[in-house]
Amino acid sequence: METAAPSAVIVAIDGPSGTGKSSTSKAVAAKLGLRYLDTGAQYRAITWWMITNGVDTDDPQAIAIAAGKPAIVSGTDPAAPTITVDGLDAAGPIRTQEVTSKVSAVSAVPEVRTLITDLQRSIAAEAAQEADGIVVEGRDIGTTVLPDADLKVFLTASAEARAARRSGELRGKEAAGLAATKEALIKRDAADAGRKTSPLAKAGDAVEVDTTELTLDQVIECVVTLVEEKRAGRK
Ligand SMILES: Nc1ncnc2c1ncn2[C@@H]1O[C@H](COP(=O)(O)OP(=O)(O)O)[C@@H](O)[C@H]1O
Ligand SMILES: Nc1ccn([C@H]2C[C@H](O)[C@@H](COP(=O)(O)OP(=O)(O)O)O2)c(=O)n1
Repeated sequence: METAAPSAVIVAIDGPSGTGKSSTSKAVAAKLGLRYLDTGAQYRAITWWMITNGVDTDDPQAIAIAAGKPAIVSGTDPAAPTITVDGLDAAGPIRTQEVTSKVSAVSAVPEVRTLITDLQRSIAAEAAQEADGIVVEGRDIGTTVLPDADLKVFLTASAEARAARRSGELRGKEAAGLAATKEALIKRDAADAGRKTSPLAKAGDAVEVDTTELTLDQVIECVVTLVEEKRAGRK
């Protein structure tokens, strides 16, 4: 059996929506020469496929039956991450309000989680073999997907800060008011944390970082330091 590269490092970053997981993970991976995987994009991609293929997203059985059909491929270069479904570029369509409103229901279906979790583990294993490691961000990475990760970080922030960040992003596109954004975000977090299979949760051995009062650069610096400390401790 092949073993992982001796210096390979696996970093799990979890937390609710708008805490800075994607921006932080991408930047940390780029700075440290690691690969990057956005697992939320994978759940969004399968949700988009269900919608475009006429699967009722309120019917868990129909979702379970269809779950194995789409081929989801993630490109893990932090400078240019990609996501395709059956060979089609899905980066744009997975960010619509429609997908956002349905992704929690689709990602709660156990068959979907099993398939996507297997995919995530194989991407992480490949990064440990062929590269210096990977930063994987999501909701259940430290608890379920990669429980043996070298470093686990759980990002948090107040609902107000998260809503302000999100509505800043939406401005000019699908302009949603701050209150509506906050309400939708709290609802999605509750669904993600309340589902039976592999809910959004902090692993017991995760380092919690409250980003409410921190700039993005400060959060990136904090996580880079944590990774470097882990690496130094292993030498
Ligand atoms: N510490 C921070 N301070 C201010 N804005 C931030 C911070 N972290 C992230 N952001 C911004 O908030 C938005 C959501 O961040 P993102 O990384 O997509 O969060 P998540 O992946 O947790 O949903 C982005 O526009 C990002 O630039
Ligand atoms: N590891 C993961 C990652 C995301 N999900 C689900 C739950 C989330 O609401 C959706 C979308 O995740 P994504 O990280 O894209 O969400 P935001 O960037 O916070 O808007 O996917 C999950 O169930 N498990």
